[in-house]
Amino acid sequence: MNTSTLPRTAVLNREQISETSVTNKDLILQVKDLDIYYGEKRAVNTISMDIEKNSITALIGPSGCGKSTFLRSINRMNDLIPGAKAKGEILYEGLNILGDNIDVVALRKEIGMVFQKPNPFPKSIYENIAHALKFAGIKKKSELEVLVEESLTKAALWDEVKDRLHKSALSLSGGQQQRLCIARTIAMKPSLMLLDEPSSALDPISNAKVEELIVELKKEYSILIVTHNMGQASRISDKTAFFLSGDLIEFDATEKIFTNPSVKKTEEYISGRFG
Ligand SMILES: Nc1ncnc2c1ncn2[C@@H]1O[C@H](COP(=O)(O)OP(=O)(O)OP(=O)(O)O)[C@@H](O)[C@H]1O
Repeated sequence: MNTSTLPRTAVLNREQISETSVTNKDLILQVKDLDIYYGEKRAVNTISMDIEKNSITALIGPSGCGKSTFLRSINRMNDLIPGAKAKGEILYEGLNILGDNIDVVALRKEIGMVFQKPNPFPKSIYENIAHALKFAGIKKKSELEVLVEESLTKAALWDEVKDRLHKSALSLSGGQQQRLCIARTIAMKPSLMLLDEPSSALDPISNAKVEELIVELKKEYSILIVTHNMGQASRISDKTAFFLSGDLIEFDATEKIFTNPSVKKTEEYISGRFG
């Protein structure tokens, strides 16, 4: 379907979920034998992992190991890269989102993404959130106002911006801009949030606020976060996945990974011996 003809309130068609594909209702994602290629080069090598609902999963590993490539495959952002292709299955609540008939606009509403560098639109704080809601078909001013406030509150930003909603989003600090981007994602009512180094460009105080927010968001959403910050992974995540050269080397409870990893390479990486 051409995106311009999509109904504004696009939702994923769950009729494509086969009875056998949902094996565990506690899982938001089941990744099965996933390979990701850029042209002939394989960047992610046959990985499988299950992601639980209402959990935070940290993806760690040295630069170029495939963390972001994997993260971007989950809401089909790699479709935008010429030559990128994925093989295997990513079951999102049982639906294989790598299938041909997936409405990627609807998918990206349910699986939202926040990037390393805050990227608010050059519009007002209010419009940054209202714009996406209007695009999703919500037109009534009173309804928009409620949803904007709700999203900003959930992103722990409302108190800081409620008196300047119509000022430019670009007048906010980096940390506030990042929380605005998180609020914009929340407004779409996602089930899963993909965070690609969301606080690496922030000062320590803003970083702490974003970390606090991520832990709070876990009550409502499942979160996958790429981070180079071992302290951050150990502070906020429930599970940690260690990637190396496109392979998933170890995936386990964060406490286990950071105190008693099963694989020597994991131990060497988290203790800073390479990467
Ligand atoms: N658009 C692209 N085209 C071709 N190759 C790419 C592209 N993006 C990433 N790659 C390659 O895929 C591999 C994995 O890259 P990726 O960005 O996923 O790693 P990463 O672990 O997220 O790294 P970093 O921590 O530096 O962000 C690397 O070898 C990289 O050069």
